[in-house]
Amino acid sequence: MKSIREQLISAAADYQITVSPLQAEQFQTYLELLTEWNQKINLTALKEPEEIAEKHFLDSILILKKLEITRGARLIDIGTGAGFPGVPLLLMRPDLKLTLMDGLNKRLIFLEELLRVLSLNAELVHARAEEGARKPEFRTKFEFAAARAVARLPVLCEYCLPFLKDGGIFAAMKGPEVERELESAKRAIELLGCETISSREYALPGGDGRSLVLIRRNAPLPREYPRHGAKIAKSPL
Ligand SMILES: C[S@@+](CC[C@H](N)C(=O)[O-])C[C@H]1O[C@@H](n2cnc3c(N)ncnc32)[C@H](O)[C@@H]1O
Repeated sequence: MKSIREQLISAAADYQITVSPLQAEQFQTYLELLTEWNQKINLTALKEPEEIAEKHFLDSILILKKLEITRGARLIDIGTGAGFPGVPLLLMRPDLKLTLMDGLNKRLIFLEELLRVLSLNAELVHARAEEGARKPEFRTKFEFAAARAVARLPVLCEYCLPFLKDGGIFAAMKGPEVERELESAKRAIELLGCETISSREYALPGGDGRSLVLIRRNAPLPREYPRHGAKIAKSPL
């Protein structure tokens, strides 16, 4: 049987992504720490190392095939949980200026330890997205934003699009058949000063379907967004 390192290197190669032996070693360390901490705090429902390698690590780095992220760009991962997709992206692209944001502090305590063990640098922010995006240091300050498994698109857009600077791109990582969800987010995307630039479906090696929706800022962010959390949930744009 292949080790997790070999599995990741060869699965990524099938998508024309090169994972070096050193990076594979770092993913192995990530896996071990995640598994250890998952016994104390709820970080992931996935238990099998092979599943974690495919559905967390590989899934996260596949963004790199679909989106050209400029060197040294500032990227925010909103609702990062145990670090997905942000930390795998940083392992592959240490040049990125990464911000990891989550509303749950215990996940950030795990991430702090993870970054220390992996000798990586990232900014950790304990905040709900809709509150973080009201702060001047985060509002319209990022070239890239990404989120996976956080909310449905109309709500997710109000959480994430306010972080984008002019021309910035949000990568929404979604499950299969995203078209209807995207249709329901059309109004939100427009009101938030953005436009959809692409929506692509693909599959993980085990067959699970995924979609990546890319949304870009092409107009200023109106002052009234994002609204308060309760309002966003009660009446999505
Ligand atoms: C299902 S987990 C997904 C975590 C990770 N992105 C992944 O794909 O494995 C959802 C995460 O989003 C966070 N979250 C949900 N709503 C949020 C909000 N409005 N602002 C910040 N974090 C939020 C939760 O605390 C949780 O850690």
